[in-house]
Amino acid sequence: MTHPVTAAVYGTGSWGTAFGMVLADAGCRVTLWGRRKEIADAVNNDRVNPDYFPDVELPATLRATTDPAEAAAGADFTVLAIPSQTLRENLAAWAPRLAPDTVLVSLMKGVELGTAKRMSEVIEEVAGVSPDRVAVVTGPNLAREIVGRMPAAAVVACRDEEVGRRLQTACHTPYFRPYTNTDVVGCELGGAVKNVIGLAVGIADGMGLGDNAKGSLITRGLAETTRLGLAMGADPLTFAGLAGLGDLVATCSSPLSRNHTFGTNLGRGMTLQETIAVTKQTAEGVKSCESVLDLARRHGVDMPITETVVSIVHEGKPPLVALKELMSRSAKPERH
Ligand SMILES: NC(=O)c1ccc[n+]([C@@H]2O[C@H](COP(=O)([O-])OP(=O)(O)OC[C@H]3O[C@@H](n4cnc5c(N)ncnc54)[C@H](O)[C@@H]3O)[C@@H](O)[C@H]2O)c1
Ligand SMILES: O=P(O)(O)OC[C@H](O)CO
Repeated sequence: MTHPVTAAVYGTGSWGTAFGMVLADAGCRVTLWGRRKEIADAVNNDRVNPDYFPDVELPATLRATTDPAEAAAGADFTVLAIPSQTLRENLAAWAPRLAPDTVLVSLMKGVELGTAKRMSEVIEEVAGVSPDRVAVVTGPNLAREIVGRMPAAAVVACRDEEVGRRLQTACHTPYFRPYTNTDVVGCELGGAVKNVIGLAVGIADGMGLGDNAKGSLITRGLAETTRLGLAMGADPLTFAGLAGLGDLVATCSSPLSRNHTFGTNLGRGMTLQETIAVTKQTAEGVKSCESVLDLARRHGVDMPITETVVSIVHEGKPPLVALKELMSRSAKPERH
């Protein structure tokens, strides 16, 4: 690959901006695409994203545009950082202009409603590319900490090891340490399901259930994630890594997590509508809890915590009633 490496990042929200900064700090030439001209202008003229990180000076090698074709031109990596449920429609519009041979990179942690497809599957289908040209970046990566250049590790998952290594190099900085992994299914499931477990832990925190409840939900949440992963052909060890346990711990312990905060507000007694109204950014688990449950049912896998989250978030079940039901299920061995 000739240098400098060029990247197009679609999405000027929290993670698109933060990961664009990582790529720029790693030496890439980066163009962000966003819908709003005032944000693109502020990035280009003032080196700031006023809506998401008004206090962060962005690198000069990070530019922005509202023209998807301009962003796409010559990109070695085409990075997608928009809400999961909007991917199919957006990518269909962008696909004809993507640079030939570009590697498509998903930063998204969700599962598509209706189809129960992972984001890399949607990308392969809509862009018509081989799985070898699709990668995923995931792990414990709260955007607010990353733009502060606070240290974090991540996983770059790609079926093609060489492509994974190229992306790993393209986003490796003194504060961002990516590891490669070829288990794309496991890495994507880890990212999507941790948002659902993050909601559950947030609800428990909001109800004041204590740290034993948190430890129990994290551990049993990881158990149900792993069960689903095994049924889908993932490597169970992936869930003990950054994409599984690492992200779960960061999300379930941080007030910076939108999913955790969303759950906390519900647990404190806010209604769903009130909680949505105070949530300014994407909390993927709110929609993906339904598609994860759909995926589990398609694979015949029991996911009681996910089921409980769906019942509270989408069926209006009071958290205390849901808690009693979760705790009084029939007793069983820890591993089965
Ligand atoms: N923020 C984080 O810390 C973080 C870290 C890792 C992964 N992620 C994942 O990255 C993805 C994006 O999340 P985010 O945090 O950047 O969300 P965000 O809400 O901060 O930003 C989303 C961006 O997408 C744009 N957008 C919204 N609807 C759109 C549509 N219909 N069409 C085109 N653009 C649209 C918004 O304007 C915004 O620029 C999610 O899947 C999330 O789980 C986020
Ligand atoms: O703010 P959340 O809950 O979307 O979590 C952000 C990242 O996924 C943490 O790794």
